[in-house]
Amino acid sequence: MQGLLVFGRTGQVARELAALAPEATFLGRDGADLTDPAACAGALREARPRAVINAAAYTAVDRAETDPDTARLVNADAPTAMAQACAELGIPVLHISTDYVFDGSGDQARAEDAPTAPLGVYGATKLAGEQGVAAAGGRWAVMRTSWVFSAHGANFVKTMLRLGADRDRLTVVADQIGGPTPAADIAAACLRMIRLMRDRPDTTGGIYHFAGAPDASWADFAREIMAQASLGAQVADIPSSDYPTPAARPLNSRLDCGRIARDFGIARPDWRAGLARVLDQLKDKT
Ligand SMILES: NC(=O)C1=CN([C@@H]2O[C@H](COP(=O)(O)OP(=O)(O)OC[C@H]3O[C@@H](n4cnc5c(N)ncnc54)[C@H](OP(=O)(O)O)[C@@H]3O)[C@@H](O)[C@H]2O)C=CC1
Ligand SMILES: Cc1cn([C@H]2C[C@H](O)[C@@H](COP(=O)(O)OP(=O)(O)O[C@H]3O[C@@H](C)C(=O)[C@@H](O)[C@H]3O)O2)c(=O)[nH]c1=O
Ligand SMILES: [Mg+2]
Repeated sequence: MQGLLVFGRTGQVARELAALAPEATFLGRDGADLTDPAACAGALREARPRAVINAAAYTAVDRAETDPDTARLVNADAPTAMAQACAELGIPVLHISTDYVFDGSGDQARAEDAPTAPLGVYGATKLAGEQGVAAAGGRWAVMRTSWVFSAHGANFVKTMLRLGADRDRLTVVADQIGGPTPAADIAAACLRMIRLMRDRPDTTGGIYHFAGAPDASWADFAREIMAQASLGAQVADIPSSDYPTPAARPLNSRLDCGRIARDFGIARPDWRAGLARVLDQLKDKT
């Protein structure tokens, strides 16, 4: 896509964006450090883009608890500065956010306007980023997604493949339910949205939920990984209380993805098919 500027280059979603839209400009840490929001806005103005996607974030959920200042700069202040620069230039911005803006109560899928109540620093700073982007006064969309995986970077699939190769038995939380989402499908959905926003100024914006289907527990996800990768490790269900972490995770991460289907014709992808493609890619790598 011509005139597209992406913040992020090495992340899971950024790499899939690069695969689908190699002609776009990608800014890594060297081109725009998100701990310096003014520098991000400056780099954006200099690039003279026609549209912007922010795919960079501080995603280390537990580390954020003891590094909240950095997490806030990267997840809240930098996206806010980007959106303000986009508003000045009159160009649309698409920002990516997370299911961790919710507290995970109940057992129903949440719509975009459901009350937010993050449980930790990562979620709180991502929520502040959404609010800054929305308040910047330009044309914007926020895609909230969940449980991202790909052949690149650090993610649950790669962790499980590593552990599954070493052990006969894995214990994985079974009371957190959400939608695992292939990064490639996020990238495709983002490109579809930002292209429409660029070409049709009357395109609706706002917050959109996008997650893979069907909803599953992390333990279910792990079992599917073991099955598809032909690893023999047994996956035993445990409650979250048996897997203590510095940051609490939401138990109910189900996202109602109806709005993105209605406005953009984007359906929830089946994550099991996405997993098969990721395992193929990982095989080719070795
Ligand atoms: N991963 C997940 O499970 C989920 C992610 N999301 C959201 O999706 C989006 C994309 O996530 P994903 O692709 O998984 O992220 P990754 O963790 O794979 O990548 C994060 C990217 O952000 C970059 N980054 C971090 N800090 C800085 C900084 N100070 N300056 C410049 N770049 C920086 C990283 O660069 P470097 O490699 O140099 O560190 C990396 O390219 C994010 O907004 C995230 O919050 C939402 C739900 C789930
Ligand atoms: C490695 C391991 C993890 N777990 C649990 C911990 C956690 O609840 C769950 C997933 O582990 P992770 O470390 O991938 O979780 P986490 O890094 O919190 O994943 C989150 O990242 C951020 C960026 C998001 O935005 C979220 O949507 C979500 O994907 O599995 C086990 O139960 N057993 C294990 O052996
Ligand atoms: Mg993680």
